[in-house]
Amino acid sequence: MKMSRKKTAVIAIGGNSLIKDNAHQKIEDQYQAAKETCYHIADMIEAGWNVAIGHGNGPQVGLILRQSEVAAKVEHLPETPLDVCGAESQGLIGYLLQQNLQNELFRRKIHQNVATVITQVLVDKNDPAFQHPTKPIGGFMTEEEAKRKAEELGWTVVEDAGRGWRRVVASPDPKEVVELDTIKALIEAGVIVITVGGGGIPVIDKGDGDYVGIAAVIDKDFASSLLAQEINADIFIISTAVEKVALNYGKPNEKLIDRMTVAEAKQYIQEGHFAKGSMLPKVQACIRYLEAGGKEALITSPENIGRALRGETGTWIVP
Ligand SMILES: Nc1ncnc2c1ncn2[C@@H]1O[C@H](COP(=O)(O)OP(=O)(O)O)[C@@H](O)[C@H]1O
Ligand SMILES: NC(=O)OP(=O)(O)O
Repeated sequence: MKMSRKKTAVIAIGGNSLIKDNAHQKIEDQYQAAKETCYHIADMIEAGWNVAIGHGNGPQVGLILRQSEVAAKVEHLPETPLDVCGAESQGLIGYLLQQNLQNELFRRKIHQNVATVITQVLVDKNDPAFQHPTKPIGGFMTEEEAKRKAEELGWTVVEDAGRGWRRVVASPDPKEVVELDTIKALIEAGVIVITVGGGGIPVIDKGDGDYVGIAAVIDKDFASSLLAQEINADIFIISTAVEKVALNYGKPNEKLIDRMTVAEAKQYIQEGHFAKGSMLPKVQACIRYLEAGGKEALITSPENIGRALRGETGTWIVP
């Protein structure tokens, strides 16, 4: 399908950049974080980019699920299944991003429409990921609290990249963006689309052609990469908390990476430089995009996107 002549970027925003820590889970904090991110995305739009926005939902979907579980326990209210929690998180985060981006564009006198698409993403019901939960959701816990929750509530918990312990759920690989044609049509019409939120709501094909939701949380970097591949995006950007990806991250011999090829990235993965569940899927998502014909991928923090696009910073990954 022919897309509009402006260059198109798919940008994936980290769930952890929208709820920074346990102390910032309130809606006003989430609103403020969304506002800051939208300011930087508006810079890109002002610079002439067509933008499709994917976002994470780990902290948010875990919070929504826990609210439902506690409400069920205390008030005997019906529990919300995880796929529906994912849909709720798309609505919540989509609303915060959509409103803030509209406000920012209005302030800059840019007349462009913004729309959030509730997006389903097809996964394989036999994906082995269903047997091995890996996607961290919700807030951070101490090791003691996490182990208690595992014992009392049957949670699977892991230590999350040196930041504390978290509950984990299954994270199957995204196979197909169900609403792809709608998303393409909106981009073609010049609409800024917020989509594949939380990696998309995971659905499986029941076998009779019907889709049905399944309890999981898809990795938003992989889902956003799939979207970037499907719409032939000119660039795939992952916006996260760090300005650059590092070798020997957090160690005295840490070295920031300005640019790496796919071959180099694969070598660094083998050498164990990128933490599982945080930086590793981001680098892998960039590799998938580039191996499918993408031109360039960028990993940087929201406030550095503008500078990075001018070639001044960020980690660039190229074929
Ligand atoms: N090699 C690395 N280079 C840079 N950051 C790394 C590396 N390995 C792990 N990280 C961590 O990964 C984090 C990004 O992952 P995460 O917080 O899960 O992303 P998201 O923004 O999608 O929520 C960084 O903020 C950093 O703490
Ligand atoms: N769904 C997802 O990948 O969320 P995070 O970015 O919060 O991990």
